[in-house]
Amino acid sequence: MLEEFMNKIKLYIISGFLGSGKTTLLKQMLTQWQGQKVAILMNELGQFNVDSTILGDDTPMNELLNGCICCDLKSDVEVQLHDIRHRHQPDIIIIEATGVAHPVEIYDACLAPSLTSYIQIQSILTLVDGPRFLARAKYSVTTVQLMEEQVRYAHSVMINKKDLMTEDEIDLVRQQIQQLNSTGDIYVTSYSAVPDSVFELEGKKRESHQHLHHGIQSMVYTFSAPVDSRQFVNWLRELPDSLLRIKGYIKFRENPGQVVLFQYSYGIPQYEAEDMNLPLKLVVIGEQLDKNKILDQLDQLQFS
Ligand SMILES: Nc1nc2c(ncn2[C@@H]2O[C@H](COP(=O)(O)OP(=O)(O)OP(=O)(O)O)[C@@H](O)[C@H]2O)c(=O)[nH]1
Repeated sequence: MLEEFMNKIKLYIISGFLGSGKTTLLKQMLTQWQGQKVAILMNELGQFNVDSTILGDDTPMNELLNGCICCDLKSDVEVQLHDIRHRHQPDIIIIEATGVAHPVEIYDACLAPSLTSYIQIQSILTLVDGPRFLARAKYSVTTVQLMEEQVRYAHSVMINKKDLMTEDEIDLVRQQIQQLNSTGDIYVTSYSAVPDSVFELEGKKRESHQHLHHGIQSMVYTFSAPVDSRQFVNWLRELPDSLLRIKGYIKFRENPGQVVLFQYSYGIPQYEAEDMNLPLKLVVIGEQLDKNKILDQLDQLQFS
């Protein structure tokens, strides 16, 4: 059974390297969505969140301080998102990640099986500091890779700090972004000022997601009964590289009373016995997911 999204909280992830204009974009989103109930989850590497003072007290804000949600604070994201949902019942949640966060890891952190019935990830918006991106060769290989992956996995890329670039530089950075991400929407901005229509468009496009095949995507499958473990392993063996992560709860026919926490990352599966009787949901994350094919394959596992 494929879990669809209706009346869920819309989640936007703002990604982008240090100082690229993420908070500046966040402020714009809050202005744009004044009529809606918006809550923020802010992640800072340090102990103090400077941006909370910039944003004021009007919007509910949870904070994840002193670490990065894509690694050491990953499991806290689930707790914080549940907390925001219970305390504020927002229409929209915006996550501002740290500048060093990897977008796939944040996406993954927001897709805990316990959240997928309530929250729908709408979009990863990546801010690029145009001049810094052009000069990225001066950084370490790891930093360059991170900057490029933030672009690669975005649904929309804002090439920011247009005011600090010549027309030729803007063309060059646009070409480089297009090479990294040929399907995402690209905007060239000053002070993260995207046209108002972008936010409406984002929502509409995600809702008609069947027509949208770009960027990182997810699907949730719910099993109604245990599956055959050998068939499951055979299914894993055939998965394409574009499938980035799977996680969730499953039962196998050999031991049908035991719930198993299953995680699959970089092609490596992990199985762990789970004490609680949790719903048997699998979250699948990948690029250009062929959802119908995966749905058929999981149905086959389930019903064969
Ligand atoms: N010249 C120029 N400055 C900008 C632009 N956009 C943002 N800034 C400035 O760049 C600095 C960083 O902007 P932020 O919005 O705080 O960036 P951030 O990505 O949230 O930064 P961190 O949270 O530190 O990673 C601020 O001083 C902004 O005023 C722009 O388009 N042009």
